[in-house]
Amino acid sequence: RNTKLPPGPIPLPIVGSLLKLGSKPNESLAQFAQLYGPLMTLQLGSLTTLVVSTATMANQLLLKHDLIFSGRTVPDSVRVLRHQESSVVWMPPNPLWRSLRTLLNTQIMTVQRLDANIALRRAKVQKLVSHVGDCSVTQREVDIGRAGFITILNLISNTVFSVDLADLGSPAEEAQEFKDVVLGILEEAGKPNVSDYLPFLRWMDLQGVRRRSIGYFEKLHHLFDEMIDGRLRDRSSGGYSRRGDFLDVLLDQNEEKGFQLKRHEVKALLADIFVAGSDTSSATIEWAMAELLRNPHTMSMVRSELKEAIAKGKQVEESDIARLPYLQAVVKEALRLHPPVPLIPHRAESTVEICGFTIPKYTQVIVNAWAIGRDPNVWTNPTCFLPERFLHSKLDFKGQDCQFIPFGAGRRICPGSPLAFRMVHLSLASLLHSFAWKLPNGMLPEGMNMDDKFGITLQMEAPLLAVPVQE
Ligand code: HEM
Repeated sequence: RNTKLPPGPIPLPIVGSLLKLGSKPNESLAQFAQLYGPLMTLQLGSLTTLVVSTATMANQLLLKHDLIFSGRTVPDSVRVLRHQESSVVWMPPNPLWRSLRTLLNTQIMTVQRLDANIALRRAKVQKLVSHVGDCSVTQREVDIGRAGFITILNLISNTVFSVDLADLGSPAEEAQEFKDVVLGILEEAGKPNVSDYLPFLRWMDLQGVRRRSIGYFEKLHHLFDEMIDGRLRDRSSGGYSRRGDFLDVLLDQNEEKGFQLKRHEVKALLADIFVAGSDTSSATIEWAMAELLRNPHTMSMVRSELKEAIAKGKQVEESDIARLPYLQAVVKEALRLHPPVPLIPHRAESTVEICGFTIPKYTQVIVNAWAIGRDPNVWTNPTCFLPERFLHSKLDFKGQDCQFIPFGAGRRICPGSPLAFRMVHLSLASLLHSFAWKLPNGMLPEGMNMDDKFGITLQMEAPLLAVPVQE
């Protein structure tokens, strides 16, 4: 052990402290931090790992030493079909990564671009409302996570390709398959994988993670090839009317502006958008609904705000969100307590001195956003769901203050937050404005299972079922 590293548990031979992580590493790491401090070292197999557990330390790493800690340790599950070489999520901070980030920030996630397909997203949320309306007629339970995930996939696929790729009602086979492929990639990436901690065993792919992951990525690439080829054919035929979606922007960049993205780079970017954007956004909707069902007073507050701001029977619009401060506070509070990415992965790109410790180049870094959101030194009643705490606070999603970092902070901060903001608020507001909600089978709020299940995203352990009531 390098004595200049921050303190941490004494590692066992070979596996280090891997076995101590248990099934909820966010929680066990938070407990270790009580013993070893806000900056600690864990040996996970052969990976030396620095764990950051407070806002002050996160400020040091993600803001003050942003450039140094802007790398990622790449899991084996995404070392497939050269994905890691051109994925904006997993690439080191190299020139291609910088160009892709600039493209995302200046051409894709802009107000103007997102406004261009408001109507398509509106139609998808209307589909969700009518599906829930059908359930309300027969008092059928809605699986909020599933309905949210499918809706978000369609919101993203319409923003990117102007088509639906999933189906809420009776499943068209292709639509079903797309959903399963995205879920499959997330599941493989979320599994603890021996290949990541003991790289000398990587070639054996003992758990079959890489093999399955290749299958999922191949399907995704096949679908993206079809989309790109179809669009190129349309664009070269006379009378093409621009859709103005992300795919048009990406192809324009290459054709007109000389931004030479190769096809595998375009496909990696599309995969990133679907994989990074779907489960994160739908988990936020599900957790927010769960917290509202568990806190009936908060539910009535948010519904009253909606009733006052939007006439009965009128659909919620993206432009209404600015007039719904309580709804926005509900979403922030759900993200504080249940950050969809509980452990944010980074990597030191060079050796650096921090707080008297020496952190060697290529140390894996984990920022425990879950622990930071529940730090009792920063938040009063940290485990209570109290949206009011955000009502008169300047804290937002921009990562300027590491006290609240559901989207990360620094140069690797989530570039998709403008789209996530619209999708999450619009879907949640529509579910709440159109229906009252009750728990199934006379269940009481206190009886709800609010446990989480750790993975690359933090999901509810038991799917949230709720019965919509038309008012
Ligand atoms: C509620 C929804 C979302 C949450 C909570 C979320 C959270 C995050 C977090 C924590 C990171 C890592 C930041 C860091 O390393 O400091 C990230 C990165 C990323 N997110 Fe999101 N995200 C969401 C939605 C989206 C959406 C909708 C998209 C795309 C359409 C997206 C695309 C990305 C990409 C491409 C990265 C990698 C950026 C990089 O490494 O440079 N995310 N997100």
